[in-house]
Amino acid sequence: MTAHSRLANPPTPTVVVGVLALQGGFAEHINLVRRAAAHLQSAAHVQAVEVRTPAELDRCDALIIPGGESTTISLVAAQSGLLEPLRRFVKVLGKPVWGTCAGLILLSDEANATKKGGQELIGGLAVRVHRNHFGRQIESFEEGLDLPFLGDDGAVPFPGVFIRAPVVEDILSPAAPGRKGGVAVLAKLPGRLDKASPGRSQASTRDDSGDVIAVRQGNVLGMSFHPELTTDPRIHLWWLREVLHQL
Ligand SMILES: NC(=O)CC[C@H](N)C(=O)O
Repeated sequence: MTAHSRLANPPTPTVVVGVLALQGGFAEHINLVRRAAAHLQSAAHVQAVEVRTPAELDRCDALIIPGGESTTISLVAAQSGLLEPLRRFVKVLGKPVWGTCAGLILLSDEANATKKGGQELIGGLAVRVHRNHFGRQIESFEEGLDLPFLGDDGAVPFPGVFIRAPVVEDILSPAAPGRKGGVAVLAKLPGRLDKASPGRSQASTRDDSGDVIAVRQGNVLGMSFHPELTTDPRIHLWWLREVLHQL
């Protein structure tokens, strides 16, 4: 018997959810994690913390990488000595990680470079993303999304905010029956005509059912849009429940 199990009221376990706070929408994610945690019917206490150093990352049970500018986040992560610890967190320790927009780009194994050289990625999702797929900042849009993974909570469309958003243009290792560890498509954005800019690659995962905008591979989740720029906590709540299951 452990010391804890002899106690009448064992201490509430604390789950530390880090948000990479180098650039972009980290404060917004922290707010939504806190709001979503208040809806959790779980004995666990969720603590949302900003992560800027390897020591802060070490404390985390799970991590969110926010939207922003993936090149900047990658550069600052490299300067902060965080790139290798982040890769270890995702790929060796296998802790739950969720990237939104720029975060999805950083968690992808490949990104088509818009400029020569591109940026250093963290990786973990066996996909290639196409950056800025829908065009420039002024071509940002909001669209109601059907997100089947939300189950009953998804009956009302989710406000999908797309700002210079990437799409998953190729799945390098698809999930298949009887095959472990592949990439599952969680959501698509239907009905958008390809706004091809000259020279960009064609999205090979795109078919009549739309562009791939949410994927998952084991502990790693990536989304093209910005749930953190809404007041809707449904995806954060769903993810926190998934995190608690995985721990
Ligand atoms: N809103 C965003 O996160 C945009 C991401 C941006 N396209 C990038 O390459 O980083």
